[in-house]
Amino acid sequence: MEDALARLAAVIESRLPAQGGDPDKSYVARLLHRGPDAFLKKIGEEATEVVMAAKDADHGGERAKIVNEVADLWFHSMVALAHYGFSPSDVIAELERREGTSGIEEKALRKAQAREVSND
Ligand SMILES: N=c1c2ncn([C@@H]3O[C@H](COP(=O)(O)OP(=O)(O)OP(=O)(O)O)[C@@H](O)[C@H]3O)c2ncn1[C@@H]1O[C@H](COP(=O)(O)O)[C@@H](O)[C@H]1O
Repeated sequence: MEDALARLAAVIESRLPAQGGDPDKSYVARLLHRGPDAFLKKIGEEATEVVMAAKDADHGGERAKIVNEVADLWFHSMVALAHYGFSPSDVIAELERREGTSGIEEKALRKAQAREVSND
């Protein structure tokens, strides 16, 4: 699974303007050439499409569309990561850092820390 992400990240990185990505020949190079507004807008659209596909599936629609839309969302998020100098391994490292910490515990800790700061 991670191999496919690493291969795609390498292709995306090769499309960066600094690597000579050609906007006439490559969709990724075109997005990167247009700049953050172009790929951040796509992330917003694809996230909405994930929600719509899931809601459709809840009402008898095709479940496989959820996977398609999440793939589009991941892909466009990887274009943004490359632009900002990150790769999927940075995201995986962050998920590993969080491994085993319940979201409920983490939120309680954050609230306690915020209380300590406001009491200082
Ligand atoms: N995984 C993808 C991938 N997923 C989605 N897309 C493109 O992302 C676009 C998604 O846009 P939409 O679904 O909203 O369709 P659209 O209406 O055509 O979109 P826009 O006109 O708004 O851009 C489509 O053009 C898809 O073809 C992708 N384009 C490229 N890749 C990977 O990136 C690699 C490099 O691609 P190039 O840089 O184009 O060579 C490819 O070999 C693939 O592995």
